Amino acid sequence: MIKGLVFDPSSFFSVLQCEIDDDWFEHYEIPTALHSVKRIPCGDLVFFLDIALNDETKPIIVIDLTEPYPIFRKDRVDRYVLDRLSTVGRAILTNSVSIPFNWHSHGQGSLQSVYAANKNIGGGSRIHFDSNPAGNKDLLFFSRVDAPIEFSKLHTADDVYLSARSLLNEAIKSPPPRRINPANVTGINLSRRLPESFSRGATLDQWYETKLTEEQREFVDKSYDGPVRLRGAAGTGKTLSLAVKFVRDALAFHRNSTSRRLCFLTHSSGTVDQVTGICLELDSRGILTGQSKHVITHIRTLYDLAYDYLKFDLDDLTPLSLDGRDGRKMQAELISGILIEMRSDVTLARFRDISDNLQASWAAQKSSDAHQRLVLELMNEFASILDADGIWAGTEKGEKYAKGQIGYRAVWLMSLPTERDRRFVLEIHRRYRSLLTEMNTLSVDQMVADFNSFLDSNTWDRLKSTKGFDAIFVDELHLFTSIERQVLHKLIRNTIGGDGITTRPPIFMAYDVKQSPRDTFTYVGEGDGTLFSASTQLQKSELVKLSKVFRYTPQIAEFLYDLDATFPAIDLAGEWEKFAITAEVADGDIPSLSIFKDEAELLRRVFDTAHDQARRLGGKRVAILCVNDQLFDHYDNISRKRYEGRIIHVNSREPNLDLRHAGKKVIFSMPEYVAGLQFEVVHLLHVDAQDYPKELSIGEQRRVISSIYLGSSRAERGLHLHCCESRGGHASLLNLGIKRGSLTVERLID
Ligand SMILES: Nc1ncnc2c1ncn2[C@@H]1O[C@H](COP(=O)(O)OP(=O)(O)OP(=O)(O)O)[C@@H](O)[C@H]1O
Repeated sequence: MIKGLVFDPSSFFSVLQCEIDDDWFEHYEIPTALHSVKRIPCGDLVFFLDIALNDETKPIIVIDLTEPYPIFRKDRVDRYVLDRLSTVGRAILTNSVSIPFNWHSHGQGSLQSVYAANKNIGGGSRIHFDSNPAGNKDLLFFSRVDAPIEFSKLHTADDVYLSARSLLNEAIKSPPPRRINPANVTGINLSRRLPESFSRGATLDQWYETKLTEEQREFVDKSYDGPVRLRGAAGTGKTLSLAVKFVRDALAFHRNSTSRRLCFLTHSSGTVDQVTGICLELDSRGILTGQSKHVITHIRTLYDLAYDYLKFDLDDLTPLSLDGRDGRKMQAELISGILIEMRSDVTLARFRDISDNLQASWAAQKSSDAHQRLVLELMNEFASILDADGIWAGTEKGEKYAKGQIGYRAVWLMSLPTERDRRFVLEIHRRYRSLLTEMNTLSVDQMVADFNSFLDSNTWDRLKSTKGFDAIFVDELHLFTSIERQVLHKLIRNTIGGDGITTRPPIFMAYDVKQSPRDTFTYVGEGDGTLFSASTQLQKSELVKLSKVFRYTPQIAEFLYDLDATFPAIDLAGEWEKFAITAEVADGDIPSLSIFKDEAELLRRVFDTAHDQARRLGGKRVAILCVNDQLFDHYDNISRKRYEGRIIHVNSREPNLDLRHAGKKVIFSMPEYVAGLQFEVVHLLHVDAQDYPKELSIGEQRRVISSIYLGSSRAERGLHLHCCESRGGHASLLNLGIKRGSLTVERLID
């Protein structure tokens, strides 16, 4: 019986980076193709060591498998536990990530425990680890228990740990075993975690020397003397270029023994996963896993960083992600409730003179479209303007906002022409904030606002030299709110050059403003709606534009071109550009539009078809994305029952490890939650006429088209749009594509 697994950090990360199935937990074999790792059974233990390892003072990671509480139990939770071990390992050994707050970490001295998996999978079970076993800088995982347990009652795995330490030297000296037949190895697949199309098996040098386009290379070669923007339509290789630059620069600093701290920030944990996968594959020296003395790299979300530095006391507070579908549903309920409550008290009289349009929407029935649209507009105004800029009733900024003195307000934002209108919005916002306070809830936007103040504090001034970064890489900048963009330059630690002059921050950022389903890229204030206010220190940064697309077929590009023409023209100081790209991918089918009789028919046919496709194409390759909030919730509920176990539901940008274990399942989500990801086939649901009435404002139009553009551009080869006759047939914004033949129509009414 195997009592424990022992790794050195490099082999730990190499093995855990592979796609691992349930079978692996039978024998813990590794495939021969994992050249750098040797597997040595020694006593009751199995060692996984880097073949180059020759120093027994290096840290080790030990996983205890002894009864009664082994870490792995050969059940369906094992794979999820393994993912958590990987994150804990990175947090403890490389400090490049932090343990997510929803894992509810508890600690006492060097002992800590976290949930073993998310609630659905792991119930309340927890795993424990010791980051200083027997006083050494090693990491010992032990005791997976079904419910929280007092640390004093824990069965610690000292004997397994001590025997791992004493056998280490013998294992290091053992020659790698004879090659085993690869067919005997089950349960482990190299590099499958990454969608194949991402890596295409190329090394860093191959990417740089032969594959990158001239434009991409120009970006990768940029020096660190100021901010640089990388702009390009969906699928032009922005993420990839950032990743290549990140790893290439890290390697160069390492080779020159230059001490550097580099940070890659993304908007969602899903993309952190993806970017980590790409970077690990490009990183031949293990710099990302803490093997360099000189270069430290972090790949994180901004929230993760904020949480790490601020160390909120989460026992008293529930962090609420207003970006997750649940959070947004709750927010919509709260705002809707406030609007109704305000009609029944003195507020009605106070705001009787607001603009007619606003008055009419406020007076509309709760179930009406007008009411729902007002709620959505208010949510957008809160997220993009009020919370994002710290504008609150009763403050100086709030007064300026009310009086319209904040200066420029982009036309695509909610129309609030009079002071009464703006005071009305401030009042709803005030009530909304006090409801959140009563509920002891902290929104993600509030957390970032606190983080922004923290970065202005004296504490940060002192911490900056050790905790700050030398350069920041930002992906999906268009999803960052204005306050998040202001935070970026404050994270840079060294802002004074050798000659005593303030230097410009080396921040490398990629974006495509058309992919923002909310107006987060907006800010009110000076200028004409550029992406950067003066306080970001990112104005007038250098620009590299990408013009070739590598994700999707020329046919999908053609459809996106027609869709792009329907965007209302908005002025964004040159950032809003016509979609003009060439596709570098082989031909495929023309995207299709299917029109069903009603929702029931659509749901049944699309889910069945997608399910068949996923079975044929395999893991993570097929996604159903719904552009309508309400119908998404509705289908989400139905499909959880009807297609139980066959669908991965992604309804927030929070970590979703399920995505890694997609197997042959279909992904069901909304476009904004899969921003940055890609699938072979995408089904886009409900591009219905009913949701795109003529009276939509410019802002509303822009947001819905962005959502369709974002969803459609996730597809690599197959794109299928769906709508239903009972909701008015297809939206008119598809007419251009239909007329020009970039979208073929199939009528499926029985
Ligand atoms: N020069 C290139 N040669 C071949 N493939 C490439 C090249 N550049 C990018 N790709 C591939 O194109 C796909 C899309 O790249 P990536 O996700 O980086 O685009 P993006 O611009 O970040 O897209 P989005 O804005 O939609 O997130 C990936 O599969 C990537 O591997």
